[in-house]
Amino acid sequence: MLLDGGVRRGGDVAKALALGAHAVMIGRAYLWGLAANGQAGVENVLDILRGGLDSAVLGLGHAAVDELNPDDLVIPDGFTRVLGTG
Ligand SMILES: Cc1cc2nc3c(=O)[nH]c(=O)nc-3n(C[C@H](O)[C@H](O)[C@H](O)COP(=O)(O)O)c2cc1C
Repeated sequence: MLLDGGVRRGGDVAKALALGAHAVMIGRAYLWGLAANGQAGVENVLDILRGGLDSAVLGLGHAAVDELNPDDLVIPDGFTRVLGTG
């Protein structure tokens, strides 16, 4: 299962993985890096996303990304968690 759309920071990646996504896709984030500084800009964006993901994983008390799980998230009242399949 992939999540696409609205991934702007590493915490967004962490939330998607905690909800069961196998991976996320990015569109605008890498394009902004590309426009700003070519390949190095794209690599910088990926480094920033990875750093934010690592911080989220460690901040939640996990040792690795695959330990993220739905209990890491607070789902506000009125919101329903919808998980796809496949
Ligand atoms: C400039 C640009 C071109 C895109 N071209 C395509 C495309 O050809 N086919 C497609 O399925 N999605 C395309 N998308 C959509 C992205 O794959 C992605 O679904 C969308 O940008 C949402 O992710 P984001 O919030 O990370 O930008 C494009 C997005 C952008 C910004």
